[in-house]
Amino acid sequence: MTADSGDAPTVLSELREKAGTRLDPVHRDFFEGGADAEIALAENERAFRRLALLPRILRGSGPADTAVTLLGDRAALPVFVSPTAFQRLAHPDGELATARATAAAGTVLITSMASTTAVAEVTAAARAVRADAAVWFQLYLQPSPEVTDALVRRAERAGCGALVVTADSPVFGHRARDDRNGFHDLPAGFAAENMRDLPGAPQGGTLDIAMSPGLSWDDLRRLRAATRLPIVLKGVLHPDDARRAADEGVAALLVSNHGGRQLDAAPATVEALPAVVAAVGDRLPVLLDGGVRSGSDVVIALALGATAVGVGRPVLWGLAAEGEAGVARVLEQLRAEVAHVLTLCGARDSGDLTRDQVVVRGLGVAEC
Ligand SMILES: Cc1cc2nc3c(=O)[nH]c(=O)nc-3n(C[C@H](O)[C@H](O)[C@H](O)COP(=O)(O)O)c2cc1C
Ligand SMILES: CCCCCCC(=O)C(=O)O
Repeated sequence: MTADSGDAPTVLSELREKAGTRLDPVHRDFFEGGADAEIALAENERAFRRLALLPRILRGSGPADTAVTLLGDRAALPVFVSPTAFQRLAHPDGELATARATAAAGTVLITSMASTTAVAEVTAAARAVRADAAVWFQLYLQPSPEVTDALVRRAERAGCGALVVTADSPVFGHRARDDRNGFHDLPAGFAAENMRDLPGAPQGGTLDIAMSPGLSWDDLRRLRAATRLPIVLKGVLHPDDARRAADEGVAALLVSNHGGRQLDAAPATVEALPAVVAAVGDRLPVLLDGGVRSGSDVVIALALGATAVGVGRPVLWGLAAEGEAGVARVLEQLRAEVAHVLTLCGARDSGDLTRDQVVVRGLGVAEC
């Protein structure tokens, strides 16, 4: 036994291991991998481990309440599902399994534009479980406004409650594992289903997802004018961009480095969070994803001012290991851990947490 390792197995790490035995190694690399030297990927997790929670005592807080409200949607836990592409490569039920498990857990699903199941099927699967299940649509703004508009109409018709615009991908990140494996396209029998029958797509086929360094705030403004759906901006790390986004009328921000898959020199998201919260936390909800692997990670982010946090890979581990039941296990484990950690911190809910409760390990109790 190594009392000081901090690497004792957890439900999530066991699901990760099981997923590793079930996945095609090429697809496992796609799901697990990051950009370049995978520094940002590793740092997202490590940065949480460098932080500690200072509990408060004797507050009579009673049982924890993990529920939060996200853009008017009630989430039973302050953890949502971040968008991840190509889920049918993880499990035959793919996005449908994730949608059912997320709806059953009572939280928000952000479904990827690059999903292997059409968004209307994803929302239908979620709503079959819970009539008011919240599904938001992740969107890469396309260089062609007609294509973007068609995707937006598709998400609106499917009943999505928000558009999550990913802004950290002016170009696709360099993924060394995928390069080594020659993995650059979906295998035969799978398609990015939301890209079917769009303007310019081949008859009955799909359009490639484009990433464009030409996109600007003008494109975001154009999108806002073209939809009534609230817009969440994903991939915000700089406080000035956070202020600009708030000025542009964005409904929420998602502090994210794309799970370390885009700019490898990007900071760990929990390290970027405090400056973004300081810049705009009094104006709009600030969300975070990247490296969240435990209830303690969630509570640290909440104490630093996040309204809720997203998980990407943990959901893929659950999905690949055990399908819908595995995703359900991941979300239930995180809910239970958040409740437990809140209670241990003397907090009934996230509103009871304060920033001074997060300290840097090894520096005494100086605030981070
Ligand atoms: C396999 C994989 C696919 C992803 N696909 C998308 C995507 O289609 N759109 C997007 O905005 N982000 C995508 N992301 C990034 C996630 O939304 C999220 O930011 C990231 O996974 C969070 O980090 P975590 O995996 O450490 O929880 C993807 C991440 C992974 C691992
Ligand atoms: C050009 C293909 C787009 C797939 C996007 C998936 C994604 O965001 C990822 O990180 O992978």
